[in-house]
Amino acid sequence: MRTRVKICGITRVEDARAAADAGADAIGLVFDPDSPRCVTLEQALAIINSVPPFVTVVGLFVDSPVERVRAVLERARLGLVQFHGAETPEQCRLYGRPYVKAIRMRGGVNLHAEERRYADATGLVLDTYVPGQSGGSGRAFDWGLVPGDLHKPVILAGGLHADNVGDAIRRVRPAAVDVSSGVESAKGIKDPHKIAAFIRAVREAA
Ligand SMILES: O=C(O)c1ccccc1N[C@@H]1O[C@H](COP(=O)(O)O)[C@@H](O)[C@H]1O
Repeated sequence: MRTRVKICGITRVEDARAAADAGADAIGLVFDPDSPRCVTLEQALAIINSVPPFVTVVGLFVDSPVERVRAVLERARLGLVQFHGAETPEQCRLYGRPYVKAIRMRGGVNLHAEERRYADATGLVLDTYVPGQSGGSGRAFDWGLVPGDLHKPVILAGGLHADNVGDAIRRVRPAAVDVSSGVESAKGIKDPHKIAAFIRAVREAA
């Protein structure tokens, strides 16, 4: 099956367009106030309105208060919610929306247990554990930590870029890849050439 691509941490309409034009399946909007890529609701609405049909807009939250998540979901047309903190399965399903759950990868993580725990998640986002950082670190983890017999779709993240994503896909065989830092010229500012090169590398990986 074709590996899907999500370009995360979009803060500008032109970057959303560049991602869609290059063939991204999804773009991500970060609603975590601690992230340099955090968008306001107004920014989010402008970006969402610029995205063509059939490109999924994913809203990313990190241990956000319920009222904040609800306020965003009420106004913003999001196709999927990404919980990137320590949210429990009960917290993830509070909103009745399809969601993916991030798992911070390091030695000892039991992904079989995690996929049982988040049984109703659409997929697991595997991102690098970096102390003091929730995500978007630009750092890769040891892909050998991902067992080949998971039942849930894996969305591989963490330090991916055009030069390593092909190898990552061949090693892990994820359903999708998720990138933020690796397609940027500065935090929150995407580089259209890097986006295009990344998506090309994904398509060429076999
Ligand atoms: O992008 C962010 O700023 C961010 C902030 C808080 C949690 C997650 C965040 N991004 C996600 O992190 C991974 C890896 O990103 P990177 O390619 O290593 O920069 C990815 O899932 C982003 O969606």
